[in-house]
Amino acid sequence: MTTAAPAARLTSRTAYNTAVDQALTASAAYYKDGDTTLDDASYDALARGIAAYEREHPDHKRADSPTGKVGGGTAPVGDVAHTVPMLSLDNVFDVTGLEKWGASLTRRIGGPVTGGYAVEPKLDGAAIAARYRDGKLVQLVGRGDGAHGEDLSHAIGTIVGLPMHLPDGVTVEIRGEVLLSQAQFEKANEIRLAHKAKMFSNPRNGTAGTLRAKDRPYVIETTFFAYGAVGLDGVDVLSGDTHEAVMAQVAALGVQTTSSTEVGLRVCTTLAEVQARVEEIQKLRPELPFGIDGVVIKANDFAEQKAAGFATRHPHWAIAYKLAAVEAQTRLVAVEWNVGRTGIIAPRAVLEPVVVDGSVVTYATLHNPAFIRDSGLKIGDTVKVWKAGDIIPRIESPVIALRTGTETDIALPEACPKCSGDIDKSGERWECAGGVNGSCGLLPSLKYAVGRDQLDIDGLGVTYLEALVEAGFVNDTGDLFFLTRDQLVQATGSEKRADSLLAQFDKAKEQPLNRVFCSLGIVRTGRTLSREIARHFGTMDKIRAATPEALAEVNKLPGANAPKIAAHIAAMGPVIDKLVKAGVNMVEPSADSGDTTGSKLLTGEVVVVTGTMHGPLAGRNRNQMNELIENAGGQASSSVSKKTTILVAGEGAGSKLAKAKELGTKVLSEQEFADLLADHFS
Ligand SMILES: NC(=O)c1ccc[n+]([C@@H]2O[C@H](COP(=O)([O-])OP(=O)(O)OC[C@H]3O[C@@H](n4cnc5c(N)ncnc54)[C@H](O)[C@@H]3O)[C@@H](O)[C@H]2O)c1
Ligand SMILES: [Zn+2]
Repeated sequence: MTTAAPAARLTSRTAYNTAVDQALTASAAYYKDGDTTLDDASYDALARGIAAYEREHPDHKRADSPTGKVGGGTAPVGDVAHTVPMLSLDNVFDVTGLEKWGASLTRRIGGPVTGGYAVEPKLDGAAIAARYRDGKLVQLVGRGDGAHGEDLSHAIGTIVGLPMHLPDGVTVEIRGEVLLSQAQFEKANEIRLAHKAKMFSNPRNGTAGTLRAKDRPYVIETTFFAYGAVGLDGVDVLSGDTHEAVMAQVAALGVQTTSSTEVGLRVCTTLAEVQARVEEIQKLRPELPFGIDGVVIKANDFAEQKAAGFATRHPHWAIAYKLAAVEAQTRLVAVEWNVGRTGIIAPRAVLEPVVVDGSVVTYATLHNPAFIRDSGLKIGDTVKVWKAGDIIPRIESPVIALRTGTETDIALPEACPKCSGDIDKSGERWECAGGVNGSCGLLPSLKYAVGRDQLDIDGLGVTYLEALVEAGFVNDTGDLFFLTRDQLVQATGSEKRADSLLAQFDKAKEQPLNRVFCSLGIVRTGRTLSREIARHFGTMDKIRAATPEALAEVNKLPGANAPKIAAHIAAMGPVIDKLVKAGVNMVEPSADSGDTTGSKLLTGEVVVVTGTMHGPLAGRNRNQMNELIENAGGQASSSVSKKTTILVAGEGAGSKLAKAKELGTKVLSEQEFADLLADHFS
């Protein structure tokens, strides 16, 4: 199945002492926040070397040696006493190890195992004890040193699978693993990215940090699976003579167990069956929505468990059958920068090939420039790589201790690697800012341009756009208006569709300036700001002539963004020229310019629209309604406040209508509003 890395060979007392120091440092970091310098295989090899040395030289054994201790004696220990010790598990790595364990078990219980072996996944997270008193979840306790653990009760309410209440007011302690599922891990990193917090390098590390964190400004959800239960306060509600029976009761109480998954508890009669089940679980592993690092095998019968007994660090009646590590160490050879379809410029690590989780890994994601900066990664570094299932391989952290001094800094790109245009570096993810050639992210920009709130070209979906781009017919939005019928037939495969699109393009030429401008996808502008800009300047010529200072005067436009916007408008010159040549409208009908009489119907009104539009306004989405309001001189807003002067209530109006009534705001039905604005739409 997997082979254990050979034990580190320690040939002197000095080597032994160094090894113990290394193991203690790594282990302390591992349990604190997962940020250790060793991968698990290296740690285990070191630990085995230490144990071997101590067997040969018992008198050299240090009191702080990690051998024989839960969590190597380094896990954070709190002051909550465990009712029954929470122990580690001894490991085997192959069928030979399994059989050896089976033989020792038989010896200890004085005969063959008759109650069978319970086989469960070894969940890769952190162990906790969840205490329920009178049916209420009152305390969470970490494993600690096995005898005492940290109080982790602050995490109550953030763990899926661990209900706040149990039926019938039972008092019981449920034990199990807290972990981040693959989806929770991705979500957690999105949240961390948004909060400028360091990304978790893998789900297990994320779990340790998350459980212990107390005052984060955000909540990260985790998952719990129970794998045991014990009595509490002298009460023992669990009846049954086997692990299987108790787990069935735990599940019946509403606590999540692995029985809800494909790899849930299975009782096997023979070790051969156990081995077959281990292989089955190994096969299922890549598709599981959470990480496992092995399979746990337990004597199912409690009487047999009792007869087998405990060592200081682990029970004799259970064993962890380790699966191949999903983490490995290798070297960072180079960093490539790729421009994705959406214009995002993402760094990718080129690695010395290494086998992780059964496949060769040569590339890993480096997420974004901030990750590179925060991790302090250099070319030539030894790095830990993590991969599980279908997840893109990730670089965890550089192993600083293995630096030789020849490592070099990673150069960040100055210009877009694809079009040499500017890079928008304002976000965590860098983006191609378009540049004069603007070919990066062409498809998404076309898709945006033809969207309902921009040029509104119905029926021109991504598939056809892709075909048009692929055929070389379209290189920017302007080209759309010069497409011939033949080209459209070729790209869409239908004469009817081609004709309908030609009609759509003609219609789009009549769109007001605000939509035409919006279709350019200028950085830092969206629908609302496009309307403001169009209204402020009135014509495309005036927009193009506007200095950053002039742009900064536009309502709602943050002054700091003005230079970027001006630069991007200038860069889009060739596209705008094409649109002009095609006869696309470049004037805003409702522009402010020159019109200072303020004679428009909604001048001075702050209007909120809620519910769905029917009657004459049917089918208009919120953006289109806002457009209408602004064209009539009003100000569109999304929430009802004291400033609101009119609420337009469509079908299904709810809380906003209630609030408006409460504030005494004027409420108009859709029909009334339509009548009022009769001149403003056709
Ligand atoms: N990389 C490092 O620096 C470093 C340092 C220390 C330890 N480690 C790793 O940690 C491991 C040993 O640590 P450990 O004692 O925390 O864990 P362990 O491997 O001894 O396993 C015991 C734990 O397994 C968990 N578990 C998951 N599923 C279970 C199930 N179905 N039934 C019972 N228990 C289940 C429980 O949390 C339990 O506490 C080693 O594999 C080692 O590689 C790594
Ligand atoms: Zn580019």
